[in-house]
Amino acid sequence: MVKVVVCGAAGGIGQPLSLLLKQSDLISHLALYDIVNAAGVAADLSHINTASKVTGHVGKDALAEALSGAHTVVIPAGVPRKPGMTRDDLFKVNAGIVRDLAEACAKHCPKAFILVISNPVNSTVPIVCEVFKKAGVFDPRKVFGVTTLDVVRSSTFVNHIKPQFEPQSNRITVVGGHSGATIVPILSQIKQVTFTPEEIKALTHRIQFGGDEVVKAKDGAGSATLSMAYAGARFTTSLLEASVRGKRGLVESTYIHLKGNAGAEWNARSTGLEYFAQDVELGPEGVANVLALPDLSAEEKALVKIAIGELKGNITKGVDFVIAVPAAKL
Ligand SMILES: NC(=O)c1ccc[n+]([C@@H]2O[C@H](COP(=O)([O-])OP(=O)(O)OC[C@H]3O[C@@H](n4cnc5c(N)ncnc54)[C@H](O)[C@@H]3O)[C@@H](O)[C@H]2O)c1
Ligand SMILES: O=C(O)C[C@H](O)C(=O)O
Repeated sequence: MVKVVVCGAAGGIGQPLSLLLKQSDLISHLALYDIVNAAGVAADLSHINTASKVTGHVGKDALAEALSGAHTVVIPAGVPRKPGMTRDDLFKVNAGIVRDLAEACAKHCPKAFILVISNPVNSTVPIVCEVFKKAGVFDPRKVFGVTTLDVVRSSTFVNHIKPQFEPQSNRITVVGGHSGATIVPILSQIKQVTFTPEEIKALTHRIQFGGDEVVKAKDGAGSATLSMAYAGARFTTSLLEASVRGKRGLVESTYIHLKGNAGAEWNARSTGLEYFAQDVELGPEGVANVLALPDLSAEEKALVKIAIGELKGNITKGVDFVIAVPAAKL
C-alpha cells in the first residue's frame, strides 16, 4: 500500500498536483487534506478510472486520519506571493502552517517522506527538520525542499534560445536554494550547446527570477501553480520510482539537510551551511547519495558565494522559529 498525502490539496498547486498524482500507478491511496474543500476535490478526482483510491479530509480534526500510514506527504499548503512580495514575506503566515503540519507528520507518520513546496522553501525545510528533530524522529534522507521547478525552468529557458537543446531529456543541475539569488543554475556544465557570456548572464537572471514572471503575469491572483504541479509530480514520481519500485540512478536537484546524508560532507564543509540544494541520487530510503558539486565557472563560484550569504539568514530564521515559538496543540 502506497499512501500519498497532499496537504493543501484544494489550492492552486494542490488541485493539479493531485490530478497528476491520480494518474500514477505507483500510488494506491491518494489522501487529500486541506482546511477547505478537500472533500469536493477528492469526490471529483475519485471519478477518474485509475486504480488509486482517493479520500478527502477537511480541517484539523481530520489531519491524523489523513496522515496515518502515509508513505509520502507533499506539502503545498500556505499563501502564495502577490506582486512586490519576496518569498521571505510569506514566512509570517506559512512558517506556522508548515510547523503545525510537520508536528502532525512527526506524530502520525514519522517515517514518511516529506516533500516541502510551501515558500519560503529555504526556511520551511529547516522548520520541518527542526520539528522532526525535536520529536526525536528526524531522518535527513527523508525531508526534501522541492526545487524541481527551477530545474524545469532552466531546461525550458535554455531551449527557448537554443532550440537544438532538447528540454525534456536534458536535465540542468541547479544548486543553492529556492529564491532569487539563492537559485544557481550550473549552465557551464551544458555540453550540447554553447553560450556567449551575455546569454549566460541573461539566462541565469531569468531562471533566478522565473517565479516573478508568473507572479507579475497573474497580477495579484497568485504565483506558479500549473508548472509547479508538473514539477511537484515529477519529483514525487522520481522518489516513488526509487523508493517503491527500486529504480536506480534517478537524480534530482533538491534542497536538503546536509548532515547525515551520504556524500554531503563536502558541501557542508565548503558552504558552511546546514542546508543546500544539490543533485541527489534517490534510493529506497530517500536520499541515497548527494552528488559532488560539478566544476563551476568563475561566475558560478561568485553566484554560489552570494547564495550562501543569503541562505545563512533564511536557514537561521527557520531554525529559530521552531526553537522560539511553541507549537499549536494538535
Ligand atoms: N517550491 C516551489 O517551487 C513553489 C512554486 C510555486 C508555489 N510555491 C508555494 O506553494 C504554496 C501554495 O501555493 P498555491 O498557489 O497553491 O496557494 P493557494 O492559496 O492557491 O493554495 C494553498 C492551499 O493551502 C491551504 N491551506 C492553508 N492553510 C492550510 C493548513 N494549515 N493546512 C492545510 N492546508 C492549508 C489553503 O486552503 C489552500 O487551499 C505557496 O507558499 C507558494 O509560494 C512553491
Ligand atoms: O515565485 C513564487 O513565489 C512561487 C514559486 O516559488 C516559483 O518559483 O514560481
